Amino acid sequence: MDNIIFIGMPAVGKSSVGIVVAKRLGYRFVDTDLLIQEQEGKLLKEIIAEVGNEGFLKIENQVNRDVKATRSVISPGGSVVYCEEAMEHFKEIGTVVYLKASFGNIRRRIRSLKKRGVVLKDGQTFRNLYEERTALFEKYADIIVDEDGFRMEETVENVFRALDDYRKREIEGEK
Ligand SMILES: Nc1ncnc2c1ncn2[C@@H]1O[C@H](COP(=O)(O)OP(=O)(O)O)[C@@H](O)[C@H]1O
Ligand SMILES: O=C(O)C1=C[C@@H](OP(=O)(O)O)[C@@H](O)[C@H](O)C1
Ligand SMILES: [Mg+2]
Repeated sequence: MDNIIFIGMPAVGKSSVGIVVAKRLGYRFVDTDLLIQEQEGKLLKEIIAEVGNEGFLKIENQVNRDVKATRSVISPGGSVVYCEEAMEHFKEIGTVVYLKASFGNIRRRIRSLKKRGVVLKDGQTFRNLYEERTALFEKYADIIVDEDGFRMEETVENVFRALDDYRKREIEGEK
């Protein structure tokens, strides 16, 4: 199935880059955070406040694992990398693109971690969360696109270039 799935830290641009990529390809755009909010009838930060991180990750796993999509760009929340079934599903239905930015860049973009509803364990620093997730993003990524030093429009171009290269390598591999 021809889907593109963006993973990466919160505020890296999964949703904003994702929607532009979808529009250019004539694909559907699915922000699975919105599916979670629709299903639960609440905002993400309200869900996290009510059921805690573990409860939220269960819902996030279920919603993302159950996504049925073709010719779609899918942008889940940054914490989806903790959801094993969801990530296995994404690997099966499409190409996983890790949008990568430095710790400093992400930290600057996220002013309030609480308001943004980042899934941070008690006592965990944002630096530790960044490092813990980086290992998971790299594990699941088919493609890594480095965002540092690029404007959003340039990142979109870099995503298309990386996807083209990846497809070419896949075809070469099949020969
Ligand atoms: N170079 C860049 N690439 C992508 N987003 C950027 C860039 N510079 C600033 N931003 C901003 O960062 C934010 C990314 O938010 P969002 O798309 O919601 O990310 P995510 O879905 O990964 O949490 C947007 O407000 C976007 O305008
Ligand atoms: O990384 C996280 O812990 C989260 C990221 C959010 O999505 P974005 O990555 O789209 O900001 C959202 O799913 C939730 O608030 C938790
Ligand atoms: Mg998003």
